[in-house]
Amino acid sequence: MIEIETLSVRFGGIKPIDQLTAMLSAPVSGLIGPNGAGKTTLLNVLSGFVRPVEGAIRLDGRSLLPLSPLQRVRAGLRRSFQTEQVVEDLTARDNLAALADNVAAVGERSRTTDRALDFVGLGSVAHRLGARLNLFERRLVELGKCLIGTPRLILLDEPAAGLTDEEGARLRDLVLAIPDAFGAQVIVIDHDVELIRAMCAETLVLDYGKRLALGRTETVLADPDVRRAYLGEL
Ligand SMILES: Nc1ncnc2c1ncn2[C@@H]1O[C@H](COP(=O)(O)OP(=O)(O)OP(=O)(O)O)[C@@H](O)[C@H]1O
Repeated sequence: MIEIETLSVRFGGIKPIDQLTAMLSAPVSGLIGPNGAGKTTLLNVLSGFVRPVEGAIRLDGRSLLPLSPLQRVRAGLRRSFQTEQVVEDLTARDNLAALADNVAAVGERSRTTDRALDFVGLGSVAHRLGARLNLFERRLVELGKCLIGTPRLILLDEPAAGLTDEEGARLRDLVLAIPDAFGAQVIVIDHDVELIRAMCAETLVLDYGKRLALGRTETVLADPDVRRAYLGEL
C-alpha cells in the first residue's frame, strides 16, 4: 500500500504537486490527468529523483523520503520510463541481469533474471542485442527489469506508448498478472483511458498537482469534474 500525505513539490514559481494526499492499495492502480498535471513528477518523487518541499510517503508503512533512489530500489521500488532505457549493446537477458547484479543476492541473480525473462515472454530472444529488439520487445525488457529481485511497488510510465492494439492487450494481460505472480503493487500512468479502465481497479486523477478524484476506476471516469478536466467534455 502506498500512502501520500500532504505532498508538495516546487519548481521555482510553480507547484507541480500541491498538498496531495492519497492512498493507493489496489493491485493495479491508474494515475491519470491532463498534460502537465504532475503525474511524472509524482513518479519522480516516489522513486527519489525529486525532493518534495513538504509531506510524507510510505510504502507498506515504511517511510520512503529518507531513502536514496538505490535504497528505494533495494526496498522493492521499480520504475519504467516514458522513453525506454534499453542498453543497445547488451543482450535482452543482460539488460535484466545488470539490474539483478545490484538488487539480488549472488546466488539468486540467474534465477530471478530467467524468471522475469520468461514471465514477459522474452525467452526466445534472450540473447539478442538490445539494438536488434523491436519496440514491443524493448518495452517488455523494461517491464522485465521491474520484476527482478523482490519488487513491492512497480511504477509504469506510459508502458504501452507506441504499441499496436494487439501488443497493448498482451502488455495489459502481463501487468494484470504481476500482483499475484510477484506480490507487487503496480501503478500505471497512461493517457489511454480504455487501457486504464481495463487494467486498474482504482484510479487517482491529478489536475494542476492536486487530487481531482480517487476511487474505483469506473466511478472516477464517470465523475463530471474528471470528464470536464481530463476528457475534454463540457
Ligand atoms: N525539472 C523541472 N523543472 C521545472 N518545471 C518542471 C520540471 N519537471 C516538470 N516541470 C513542470 O511541472 C509540471 C508538471 O509536469 P509533469 O511532467 O509532472 O506532468 P505530467 O502530468 O506528467 O504531464 P504529461 O502527461 O505531459 O507527461 C509542468 O508544468 C512541467 O512543465
